Amino acid sequence: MRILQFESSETKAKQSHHSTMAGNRGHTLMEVGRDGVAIITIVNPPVNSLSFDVLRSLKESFDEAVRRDDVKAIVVTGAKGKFSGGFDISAFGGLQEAKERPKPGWISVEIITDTIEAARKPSVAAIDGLALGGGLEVAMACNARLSTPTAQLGLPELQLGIIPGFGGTQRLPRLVGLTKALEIILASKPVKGKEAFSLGLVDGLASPNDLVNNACKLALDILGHRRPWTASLYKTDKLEPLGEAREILKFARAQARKRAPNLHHPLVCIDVIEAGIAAGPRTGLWKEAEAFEVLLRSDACKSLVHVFFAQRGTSKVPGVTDRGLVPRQVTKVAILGGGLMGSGIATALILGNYPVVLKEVNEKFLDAGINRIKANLQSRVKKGKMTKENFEKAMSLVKGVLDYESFRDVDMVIEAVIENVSLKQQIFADLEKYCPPHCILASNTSTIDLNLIGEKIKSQDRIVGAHFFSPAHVMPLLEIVRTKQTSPQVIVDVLNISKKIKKTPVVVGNCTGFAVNRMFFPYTQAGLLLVERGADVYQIDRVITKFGMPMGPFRLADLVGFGVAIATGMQFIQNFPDRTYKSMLIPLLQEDKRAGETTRKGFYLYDDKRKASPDPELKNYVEKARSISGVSVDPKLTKLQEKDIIEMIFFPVVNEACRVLDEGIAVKAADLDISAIMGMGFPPYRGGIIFWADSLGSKYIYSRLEKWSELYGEFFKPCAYLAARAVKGIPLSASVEQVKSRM
Ligand SMILES: C[C@H](O)CC(=O)SCCNC(=O)CCNC(=O)[C@H](O)C(C)(C)COP(=O)(O)OP(=O)(O)OC[C@H]1O[C@@H](n2cnc3c(N)ncnc32)[C@H](O)[C@@H]1OP(=O)(O)O
Repeated sequence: MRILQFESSETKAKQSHHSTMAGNRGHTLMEVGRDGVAIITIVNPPVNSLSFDVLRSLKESFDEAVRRDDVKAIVVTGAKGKFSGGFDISAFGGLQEAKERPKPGWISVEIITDTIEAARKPSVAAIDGLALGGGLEVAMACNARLSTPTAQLGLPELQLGIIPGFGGTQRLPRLVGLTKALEIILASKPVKGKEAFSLGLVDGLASPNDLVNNACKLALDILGHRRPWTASLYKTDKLEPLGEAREILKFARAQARKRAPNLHHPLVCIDVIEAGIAAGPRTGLWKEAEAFEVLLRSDACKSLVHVFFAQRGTSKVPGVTDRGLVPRQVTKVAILGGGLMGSGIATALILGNYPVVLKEVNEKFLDAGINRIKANLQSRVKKGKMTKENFEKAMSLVKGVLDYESFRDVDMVIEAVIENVSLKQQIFADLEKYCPPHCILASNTSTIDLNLIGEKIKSQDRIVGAHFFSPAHVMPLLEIVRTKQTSPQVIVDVLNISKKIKKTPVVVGNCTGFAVNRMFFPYTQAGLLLVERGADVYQIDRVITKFGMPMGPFRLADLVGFGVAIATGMQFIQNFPDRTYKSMLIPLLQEDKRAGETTRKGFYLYDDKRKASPDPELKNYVEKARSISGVSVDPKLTKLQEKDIIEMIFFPVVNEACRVLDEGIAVKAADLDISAIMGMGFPPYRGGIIFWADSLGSKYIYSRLEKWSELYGEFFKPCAYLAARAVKGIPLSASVEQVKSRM
């Protein structure tokens, strides 16, 4: 084993610190040991991303290492246990606006290929923590790689609307074969070090402590011809023969088209890989560089980069997370209600390693609740996401109870009973009595005002909404609802729990429907209004699905069930009577025992496999609803273009999102983008509801809504927030301060 021995004076003399400019966008450090191995460390916290400064510095370090007579071989690693999280995503904006545009191929050809891979001294990447995107691409250009067994290695660029741009499309297939490379790139799914070793992506494994020493040894072994000196770009042994490769690529194209018909960049990626296989890796590299430049400027990339940062921004809440509060430890959580929601929430918590007490009113309901949790976990075992052993461990974390005795030492309670105000009020009064005074009192209500739920108790600062989406152990969003009295400490605590159970949190204010359901409501309402005036149910659903939603408003209503649709509808009619469109279509269907998917009949008919098909009978119900509403068919609405359908369904959603912002229910527009993507299934490559709206312009949206409100009533009336921004021609995402400063 190689021991790094640096005498302090020598270390100083031989340490190079390559850093460009005064800005702190990272650098590399180079140390040369007595054995003649130069260790180049990427330093750019928190994830050692490859900024232009880091890349320049990396090239300088390599050039210096090659130049210096005392350097025999090179090891590249990352500071603080992380190799590199890839190209600096925050630099994308500058590139898109051409503020900083390096000459084509500067990074992938000049630095990665002609400096690192072509160096006259062998190099080894020592990978701990993560090597993602550009990080892995740097590592693949080294002559060998060592990693820790748990390090994550991957090329997740497609998730950002781009393709790997530092040679990844060429080197990965040559290291692991085409099929596996496509799987890793197209699914943006990293592999762990252990798997990377079995695939040939890395040449050996080492513990974090031995990693760099072993890498140095390997570099010297390569120099001494005891191990092969390989340039990944020119390897051919793992590549399938051309004919076979073309078949694999053809299949991959078909899969990509099926999986994401609106996305172009996965197909570009496959083309670039093919170019390299057919015409040689150097041609492939240039093709990759060209395609990368174009995709970087695409709407999909701009939207997905926005989503990347917006998602990380939701847990930064002004006035709450900037106070230096430390989350308190939550060691036990109680859940009231073992129904679909309660058992899903319990599953999510157990998966986050929280011991859970599940309370029901009788043995029968309790058993059903526990069985639901069991089934949720068992389905993970079936899918290979959980071992049998971990299943047993997870089940041992749940305890079923029928009374409040076990609530005396819980740190948080989540109430998940039916949406009944007086029942919830009674429960909160009991909770105040039985739970310790520090215990967080949360409700999973999706629509009821929290002030009403907690009306009868004193502990107002402990009340918070924890609104999960069904199925709670699967859906990624958690709406954290605060009232005017909820303490910042409680919000910080719940934010921390959401992180532990791997949910993206959005902190919202208290109102009927909060953020997500308020935005969702006009989605179905707009559909009903259009259908009563002559538009076709199935065409609307088709167009909206093509736009990128998982399902259109009518298929969704069937899934949710008309019982729930009518109950939430009533809440909205009561709270927002002016703009609620009152259609009798759903109640009429419900009256005829067509309550959606569970009854096998709703807007659609369902077969044994739950496959939906249109129902010719539906038109009779539509006619009846139309006559009750007293509206007549508008010939214009019977032949709507796709664009019109999209706008008439989504502009009311945008309008409601604007109200939510105006009322301060959401603190920033980007939070609503994430809410729409994760709560409603809005396509991420459109950047979220407000981001998408801003791509069309506030003026345009305002003028369309204004016109429809004249023709079809108050439902479409643009709100004051939208009007103010349209008049000034500024984006909907502009904060109130930004609007004022433009006055
Ligand atoms: C040319 C090339 O082929 C193109 C590329 O390389 S594109 C980049 C490819 N890399 C990626 O897509 C990886 C993106 N990052 C991630 O997936 C995750 O951040 C991670 C797995 C690295 C770390 O996850 P986690 O520990 O949960 O921390 P997370 O909160 O996500 O990130 C920590 C911070 O690093 C930032 N960050 C992460 N990766 C970054 C990157 N590549 N560039 C710039 N900032 C990055 C985050 O924005 C966040 O900043 P904040 O603290 O100010 O909010």
